Amino acid sequence: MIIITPRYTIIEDGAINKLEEVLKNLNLKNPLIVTGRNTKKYCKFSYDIVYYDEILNSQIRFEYDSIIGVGGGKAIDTGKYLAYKLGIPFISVPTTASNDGIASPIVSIKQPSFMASAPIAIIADTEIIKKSPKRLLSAGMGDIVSNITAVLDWKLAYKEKGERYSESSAIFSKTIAKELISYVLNSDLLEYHSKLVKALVGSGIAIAIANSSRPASGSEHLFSHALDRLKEEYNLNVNSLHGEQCGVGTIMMSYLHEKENKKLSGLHEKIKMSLKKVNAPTTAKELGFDEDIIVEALTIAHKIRDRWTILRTGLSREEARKLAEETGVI
Ligand SMILES: NC(=O)C1=CN([C@@H]2O[C@H](COP(=O)(O)OP(=O)(O)OC[C@H]3O[C@@H](n4cnc5c(N)ncnc54)[C@H](O)[C@@H]3O)[C@@H](O)[C@H]2O)C=CC1
Ligand SMILES: O=C(CO)COP(=O)(O)O
Ligand SMILES: [Zn+2]
Repeated sequence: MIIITPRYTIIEDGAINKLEEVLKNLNLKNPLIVTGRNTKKYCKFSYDIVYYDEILNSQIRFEYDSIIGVGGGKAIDTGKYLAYKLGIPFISVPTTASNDGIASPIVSIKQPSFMASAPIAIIADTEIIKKSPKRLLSAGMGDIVSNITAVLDWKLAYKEKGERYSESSAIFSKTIAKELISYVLNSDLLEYHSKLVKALVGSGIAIAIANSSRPASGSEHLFSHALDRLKEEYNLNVNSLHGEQCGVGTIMMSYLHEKENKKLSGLHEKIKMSLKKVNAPTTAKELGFDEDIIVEALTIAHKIRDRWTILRTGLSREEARKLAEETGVI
């Protein structure tokens, strides 16, 4: 099995100033930068720049030898996708820490997400990230706590369906989440932004090691993808973020796991507390959804993809409502 991980990972204040040195070391001379309107200010380079939401209708000339994604999740995901399509290296330059797409080999612009290639380099400037909107940094916690239920689901699929399971990437992914939860619950959060970036990078690498998003995406992500589907279907004007949705999903899915395994008692409360500590949403109201959308998302989540989880063959409306009520989500 071939495991491809980033060749350079730089996580420090001022890291963005090392981009040209990294390009030189990689013998890359003519990158195209993919970014967003809020993050173009960080692209102080002489290279061509394109906005991620203009890619689809812009003529991308094939002379580029690499793609650099500078920005949040969509900018990075779009750049990663373009690099994969063109068969050229991708460099991830996150300007915030909202999800593990900054390091993963996955492209999830829309569902189903697919396995592309890991960034050849990750350049995370903690000075820029620290100044990014707090809401994005809160969302990142949601995409990390989700590793807890993702690994519990993966183990369940191994036991109940004989699915391939990698103990090493599962332990790695779970430990990353447990360590960040412990830091958040027992500190003044002064180092939160840099610990969050390291956790998200680790989570992306765990996906690369497993060659699957299983270590970081289980029933809680199915719930989040179900919400995305309902947003589209009902044309809902809700701008909840991926990590925020996954955080609320993790509260509920960890509760389902707790009910089947006494050793996990108190898990969902601990996860909820860690999300609250960083001001991430823990209820439907804080996410911006009506109760009935949360209930409906819970009843369709198991159908989002062929991935066996604690949801098994799905929740009835009554079971879904009861779950959301007992966890305080509605
Ligand atoms: N490939 C993967 O493994 C994954 C990819 N994703 C992708 O991530 C997307 C969600 O990403 P999010 O970041 O949650 O939302 P987003 O990308 O939709 O929005 C982030 C917003 O924050 C802004 N922003 C970023 N850094 C900033 C800074 N330093 N200062 C001011 N504004 C800044 C961006 O310009 C953008 O408007 C999904 O739609 C999906 O495409 C999500 C999860 C995993
Ligand atoms: O969001 C992800 C990991 O955090 C990617 O997961 P999916 O495979 O569910 O799109
Ligand atoms: Zn995620």
